[in-house]
Amino acid sequence: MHIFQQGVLVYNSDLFSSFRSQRGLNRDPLSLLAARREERVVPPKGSWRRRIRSSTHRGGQLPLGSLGWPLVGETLEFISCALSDHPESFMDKRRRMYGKVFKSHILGSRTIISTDAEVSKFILQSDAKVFVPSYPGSLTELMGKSSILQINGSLHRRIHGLIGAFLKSSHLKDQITQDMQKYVQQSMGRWKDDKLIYIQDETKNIGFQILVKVLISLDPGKEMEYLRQQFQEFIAGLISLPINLPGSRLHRSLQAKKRMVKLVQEIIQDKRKEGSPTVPRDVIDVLLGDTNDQLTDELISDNMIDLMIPGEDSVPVLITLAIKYLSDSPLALQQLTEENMKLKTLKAQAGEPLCWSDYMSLSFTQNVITETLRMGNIIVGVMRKAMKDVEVKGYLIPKGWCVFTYFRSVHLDEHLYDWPYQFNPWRWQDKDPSTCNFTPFGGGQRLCPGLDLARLEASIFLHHFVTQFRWVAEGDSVVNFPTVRMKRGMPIWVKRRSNLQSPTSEKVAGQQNQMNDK
Ligand code: HEM
Repeated sequence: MHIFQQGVLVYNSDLFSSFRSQRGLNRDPLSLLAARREERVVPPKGSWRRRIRSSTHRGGQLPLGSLGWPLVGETLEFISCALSDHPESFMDKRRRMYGKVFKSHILGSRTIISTDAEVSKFILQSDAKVFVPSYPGSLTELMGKSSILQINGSLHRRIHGLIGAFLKSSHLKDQITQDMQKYVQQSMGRWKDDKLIYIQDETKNIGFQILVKVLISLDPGKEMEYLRQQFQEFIAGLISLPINLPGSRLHRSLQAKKRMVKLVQEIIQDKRKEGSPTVPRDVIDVLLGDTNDQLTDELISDNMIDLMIPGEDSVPVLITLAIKYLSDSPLALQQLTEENMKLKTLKAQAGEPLCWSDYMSLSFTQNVITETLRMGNIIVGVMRKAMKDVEVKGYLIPKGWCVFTYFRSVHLDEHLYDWPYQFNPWRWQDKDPSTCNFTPFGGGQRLCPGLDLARLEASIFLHHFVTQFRWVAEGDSVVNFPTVRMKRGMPIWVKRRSNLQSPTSEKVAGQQNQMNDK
């Protein structure tokens, strides 16, 4: 019954749109196309979710768009835009011509690209009967079949649930905050006045130490260095030709993974001998503690390596971008510094160490992180493959096609965010970032389980950085493809603050940073 009613709705709005199109014959063809698409898909408020159904029912058309050239499709234009300062220009052009959802052929697959927050939300929230993750061939091969990034159904839900609950737990945050502070202080302790520091390298180093501590409780030392080397070799093949022959890039990466898995399996065996602790210390403990014996040593060790893929680079890039944006925005830097100085003084007066909730309670600092996530688009979007014909908001997504939910276009949409290319942390004051217009961590069943950890790590780094140093940034620019990073690694000249510096002098320092930067 519902389906029938929804069908009528779609059908009627189609009639309406063709009526409008006929009346608008004098309008230019591009705006007509876009208008037609927009009119046809406007749903009554709150009802879009129910309008999804199999295409065997009437309604639901393949989105407009072009599949480009044979074989390569539109990949060359997609990549050339991705390499430019405005990667979203590929999408912008097509949004103007076809509407927010359109078809294309990129990276070897026929793909429906969604820059519509509601359509993307639906896709993210669907289960594996409808959409499954889709990665390039080399990545699929390197991750293995039992990776959390690839598995589906009940096993995925269980592993995701276990890891997510642990990473969010206040027990882990208490414990890891101390490690984070230690690693950050050790790193900053090596910085010398008037010396060039590459923020991207520093944060990568700290980020890896934290990740390995959370996953397998390994402390800095020889084993960690070995793991770091192997991991670098491993990720070098993530985007490579899917050819596994001796000497090939993929083969070398698979060999590196084997060596890492061996090390992790030894750790697992030691832990099995010790017996499980009352409170888990790391992700291995969490998975070993699961009562279901489906979780084999092989599955656990493989997943420890696979968990490093989304965790390793993303937080360092988040911190690096925050420092880039703050270097260009003296008022935001001033307010952030004042907020953090105040906390530091309060805690020092009370003779208390800082705990994770102190860092997370800094509202302006959190707004700076949120705004960095919005502008930086560290994960530009996610890819899924349709397991059956699906219709959403009047669009048909055919079985076997890929879907690319492109967050960047939503995060930089001027209808959703005023002056979207301006770094403006104040826009988040009294605003809830958990809307479908803001999805830096994805959503639904695959919502990033590391999101709290990422925010905490960034908050701790920023706190120690702005309360201990002033800096002058050298010129650098953001590269967006194949991953987001700073071209030169964000070089800055640092100067240690004297303890006597007042918040007012921070203002001057901030403005100096800005002036020097220009
Ligand atoms: C700024 C930092 C981060 C960003 C922007 C980010 C973003 C994302 C996004 C968008 C997804 C969804 C992928 C999808 O739907 O296919 C995701 C998934 C995931 N993230 Fe993160 N992430 C960050 C940090 C981390 C960290 C620190 C960890 C680990 C400790 C982590 C572990 C994961 C895992 C395991 C998944 C896969 C979940 C699943 O498929 O069930 N992430 N992340």
